[in-house]
Amino acid sequence: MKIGVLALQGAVAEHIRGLEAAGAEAVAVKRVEELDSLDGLVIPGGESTTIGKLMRKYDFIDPIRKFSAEGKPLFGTCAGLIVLADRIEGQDDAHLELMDMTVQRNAFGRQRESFETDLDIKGIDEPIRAVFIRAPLIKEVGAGVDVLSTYKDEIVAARQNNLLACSFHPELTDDYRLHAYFVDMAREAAASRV
Ligand SMILES: NC(=O)CC[C@H](N)C(=O)O
Repeated sequence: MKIGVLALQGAVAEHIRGLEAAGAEAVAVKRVEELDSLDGLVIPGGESTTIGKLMRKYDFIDPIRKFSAEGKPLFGTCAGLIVLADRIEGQDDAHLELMDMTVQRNAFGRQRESFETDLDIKGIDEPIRAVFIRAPLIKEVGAGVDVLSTYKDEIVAARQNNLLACSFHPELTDDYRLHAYFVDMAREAAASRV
């Protein structure tokens, strides 16, 4: 599987390492044309406003929507989760508007801007160490969205068909099971395309 990491801003190299550890070929994506050869795309953490602005500037919005409409998987982590969402609390405009959920940015407040915890994730056997950095929460999801993980009763990971999103940074630990989960999604999607 060849998986791209959207390389406009944010934690790109770490995701590439994670995807390679999970057995995929991983590439940094800077140009729209590069989407064509991919089986999946990661939108990394960083600053969602900046990533969204650069996606508009370099005309990524419609091509990524088309990529998703073809059933190819997208994985948004932290800021990338915000970029995938249909609705962002307190903002009139969202970015890709692909995933039926409302997100709250910087949801943990000053005291707990960054922290780590062990999370149970549906579809993954043992808990995963999750690193949260100025992380968003998923406040509400539509009927087609499967909640994969919660932290203190708030949603921190979810899936809607070919779309996967988490509030934390799976690329910042050396446990790459969530990347492997995503590579499996890409493999299944590729199998159903032929
Ligand atoms: N680590 C992150 O990706 C932080 C996300 C950032 N706080 C935002 O709102 O976009």
